[in-house]
Amino acid sequence: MEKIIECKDLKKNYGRNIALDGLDFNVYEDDIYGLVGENGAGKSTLLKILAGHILKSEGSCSVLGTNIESSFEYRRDCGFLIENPSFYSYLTGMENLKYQASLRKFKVDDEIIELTKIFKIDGALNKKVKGYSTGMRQRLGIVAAMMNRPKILILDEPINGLDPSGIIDLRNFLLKINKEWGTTIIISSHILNELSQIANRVGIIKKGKMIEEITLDDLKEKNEKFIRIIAADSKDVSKIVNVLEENLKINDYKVLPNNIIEVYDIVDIFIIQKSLAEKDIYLRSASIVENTLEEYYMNLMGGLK
Ligand SMILES: Nc1ncnc2c1ncn2[C@@H]1O[C@H](COP(=O)(O)OP(=O)(O)OP(=O)(O)O)[C@@H](O)[C@H]1O
Repeated sequence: MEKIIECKDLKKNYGRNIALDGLDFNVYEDDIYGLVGENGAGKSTLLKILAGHILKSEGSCSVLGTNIESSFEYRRDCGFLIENPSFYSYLTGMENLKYQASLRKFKVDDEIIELTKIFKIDGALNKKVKGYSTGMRQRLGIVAAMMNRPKILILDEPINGLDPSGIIDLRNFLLKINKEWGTTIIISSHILNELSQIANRVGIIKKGKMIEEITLDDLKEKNEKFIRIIAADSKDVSKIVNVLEENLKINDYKVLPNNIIEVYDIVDIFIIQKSLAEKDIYLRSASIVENTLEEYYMNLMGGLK
């Protein structure tokens, strides 16, 4: 798989404020790459550098084989939605689309009109943008970012302002263009579970550094299912541990605060429940837990603070 974005040791300072602190970032052709991180981690700064909105301070960055500061040509093959989409508010939605298309030397054609229908902004195309709601602007911004069938689509928090049906429309459409147009997508979000539904790779940024890049397949492997037992009473915890070890020969488990015991050995949950019931130990709950991206992220962020 070809690497189409490669940033090495990327640094960006805003005066004394360090936004990117030696960040490495790699995106491969056909990736749907999810970028996550806390407020102020540096996500928008990275995406703005890729879009050519701001310049890096140090390090190297290439997109589609071009050093991004040596030429802006690569931007023709990209679509961007970064922060609030900027439109001329006194022009209509359609006039804005036509203007943006003319800057990039193409015309608004049937395919673009179809996009406005998919993102349900077609009914407002003849209205001035100054009368649009945040969600309508966002929908128009998404259409504008996609209207040149980009090779790379970069979306910074695209679901901001979208209603639930808008989020579903976007998710389905991103999956479709990734397959059908071969568009590589980079999408930043705070909604980690949303990202885990579409991304094949996720990069976690903290304090301007990439602290982990994982594929969702890796994540599935790393985070096998486990059983979470919650004892009804703190006095039961040692009894439960005894049954796990002596009767069921389970060694891989952890006792956590709040009367929680996690069992990582592969064992049938009903056998655990039955063995405990036979010893008159009843539980508040016993459940199978599959780690989500959210849990993985919280562990990682918590662990590195
Ligand atoms: N124009 C600017 N001038 C000064 N500091 C800035 C500027 N833009 C961003 N920063 C700082 O750079 C750091 C990274 O900000 P950035 O917006 O890239 O983070 P982010 O991960 O996108 O955050 P969020 O999730 O809140 O959008 C923050 O400390 C922020 O305060």
